[in-house]
Amino acid sequence: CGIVGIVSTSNVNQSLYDALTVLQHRGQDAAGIVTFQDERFYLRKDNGLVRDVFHTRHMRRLVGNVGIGHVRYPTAGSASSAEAQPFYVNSPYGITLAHNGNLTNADDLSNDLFRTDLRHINTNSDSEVLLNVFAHELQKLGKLDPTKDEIFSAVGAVHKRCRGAYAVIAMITGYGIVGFRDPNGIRPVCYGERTAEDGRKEYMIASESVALSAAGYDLVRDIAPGEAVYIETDGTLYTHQCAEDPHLFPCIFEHVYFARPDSIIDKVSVYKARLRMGETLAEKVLRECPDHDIDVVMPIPDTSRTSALQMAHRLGVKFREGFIKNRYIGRTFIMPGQKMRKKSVRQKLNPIGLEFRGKNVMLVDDSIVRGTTCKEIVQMARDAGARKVYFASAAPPVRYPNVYGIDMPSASELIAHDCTVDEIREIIGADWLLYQDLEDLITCVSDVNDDIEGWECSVFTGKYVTGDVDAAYLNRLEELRNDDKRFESTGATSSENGIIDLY
Ligand SMILES: O=S(=O)(O)CCN1CCN(CCS(=O)(=O)O)CC1
Repeated sequence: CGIVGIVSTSNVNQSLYDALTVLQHRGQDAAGIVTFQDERFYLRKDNGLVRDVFHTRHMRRLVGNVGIGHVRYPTAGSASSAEAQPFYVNSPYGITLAHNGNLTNADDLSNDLFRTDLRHINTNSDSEVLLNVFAHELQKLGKLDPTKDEIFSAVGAVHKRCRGAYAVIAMITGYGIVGFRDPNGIRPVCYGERTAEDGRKEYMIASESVALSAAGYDLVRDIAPGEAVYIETDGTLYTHQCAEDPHLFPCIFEHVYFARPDSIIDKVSVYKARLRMGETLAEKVLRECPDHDIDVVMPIPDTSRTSALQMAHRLGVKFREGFIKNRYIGRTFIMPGQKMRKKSVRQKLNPIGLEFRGKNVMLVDDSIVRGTTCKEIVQMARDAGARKVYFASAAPPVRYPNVYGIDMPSASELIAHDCTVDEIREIIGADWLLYQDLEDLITCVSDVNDDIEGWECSVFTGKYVTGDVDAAYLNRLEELRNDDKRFESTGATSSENGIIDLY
């Protein structure tokens, strides 16, 4: 998911819309914007892409110089529009919240909230739980006019109670916005500033730096793990470290394919990381097979293009765009149901025959998750006349589910969960399968920022940095996903109020 928040000296609706459009790659399932003016706030959210959710009539209603926005894609929760964000609670003050990440103790928190506070959580979304914990902790302080001290105290309490990954922007109606990041800094969030004509400062908080530059804000810096940035309506900005024991363990998968290449996350250029991933892949080829017979290196559009280019350069072989992508088909890996996914690969990619005929082609993708689209693509290359089809993954084998907010299938659906590399090669039908080594991937994103203590790479290692993800949690996740799969197969949809209607 993608989050954005702005405190400006003029209407923010258009800037929020533009920023969400730039963050659309972080979620295509739903979008929402909320702004406030005087004591009232205005909310528009629904399923769909940014350009589909907001029409002129909606934009006209989103008045005010302060606002937040969110783009969502389905993680564990259901895909109903009830889970679109920002979420809202009326007490205290009227708070709306946008969250990227996932809480690993949402169920316990939800029960606590009902028992201690009679707060009813109406969706399966951990973001609604997070909002109610924040609201509860703020309410406990009982101040009529909250200052930065109350805000920072409530964030500190959130750090104590909420476990998992979260990059959050909350808007306190009439007062301002606060952005904060989990104590491990797993999900990215940064902030920028610009000076209005009248000389006053304006601020934007966003998941990726690319959203700032698109709106004319200069990147100031990333929000540190555990830190909160509070910006009042008059543009006064406060920051505070709210966690007891913060460490910077950013999610390495942002660099694999999740973030945009033109973003800088925790001072690491995503683009440069991907170039280096191509470099280390090429070095592995030269190490393992110095007399390789690769004729041409081809990316599987889009994210692996950068790595493939550098890999070809380092190997001294041709780089060719052998596959052309139809940019108007949604991404395949998050569409529901296996059949849909298979169909859309053929719709989405088309080979240019002359680049394949009689050639030994090395196809490069950013990662192999299910193996379904890779298998299709290898077959397409053969049908197009390739002599040999080699396959390289710019990421190591994805063996474990992600619990920190990157949409991954359950362990049983991960092709590398219990297969050797050669078994995977067999399944996808390639003549050679090459994976990035984890040490190399880490090298590609390191030695830029000394504050980074390590990387959250549980999908590759099965080690979860928050230390509370055990087999029981993963099994429950598996069941939950299997339930979702069951819904998909019967065509049932969990509607807003949870009543199952078969269509
Ligand atoms: O960001 S982009 O949309 O450009 C590419 C995203 N990337 C493409 C490759 N898949 C794995 C295919 S499969 O292994 O699951 O078949 C992970 C996601």
